[in-house]
Amino acid sequence: MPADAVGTGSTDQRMQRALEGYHARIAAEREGVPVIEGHRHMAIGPETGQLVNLLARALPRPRILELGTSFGYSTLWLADAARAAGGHVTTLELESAKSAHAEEQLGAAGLADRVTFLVGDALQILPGLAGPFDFVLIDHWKDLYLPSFEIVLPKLAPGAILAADNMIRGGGDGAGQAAYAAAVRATPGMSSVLLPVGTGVELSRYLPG
Ligand SMILES: C[S@@+](CC[C@H](N)C(=O)[O-])C[C@H]1O[C@@H](n2cnc3c(N)ncnc32)[C@H](O)[C@@H]1O
Repeated sequence: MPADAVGTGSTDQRMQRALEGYHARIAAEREGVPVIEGHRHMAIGPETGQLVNLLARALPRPRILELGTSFGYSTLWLADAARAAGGHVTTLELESAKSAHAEEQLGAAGLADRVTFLVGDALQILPGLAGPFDFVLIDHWKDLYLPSFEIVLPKLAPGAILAADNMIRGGGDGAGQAAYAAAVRATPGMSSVLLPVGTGVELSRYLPG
């Protein structure tokens, strides 16, 4: 889907410019021009970006958690929602060079104060995060979806929304995603549906009894 086929919901020009910059760099990357040698964006894309943006901005002062910052494309969509709704994003990335690039881009978009960038292994960092979280985007390595979910579940606020990416394609053999979907759907209080948006999003809402 072309990047201009979705609106952004944002009227902020720096957000628009940052988004255009990402789309240009991602297109160049496909032509063999990497931003950082050996690393790829693997970004959620404009449709899924729009989806998480509109969901997160509908929440009051959302405390947003992102697993898998990469170059910050999805972080930009989330941070724009955080600004609109008075919230904040905490984003986790294993690779420090990618996180640094993301921080630079979000700064240029005027969104630096909306994001806390954490570098390291999500499975090590997550137990130390207090939460609660109102919105979680899960988009790091697929075998980590389930163990991350198990750590995050007790930190979810009532009514929290989870969006997991690459649930239909784009993430290996699908075993990690299948294990995640099965666990989410078996969790009491969790409603969940697979959306054919982008590479597939498992969208879930947690309302414990
Ligand atoms: C699919 S990419 C994320 C794309 C990003 N959400 C976007 O849309 O722009 C997955 C990212 O997860 C990161 N990652 C992999 N294992 C991780 C871990 N254990 N903890 C934190 N991040 C991890 C990778 O380095 C990679 O940048």
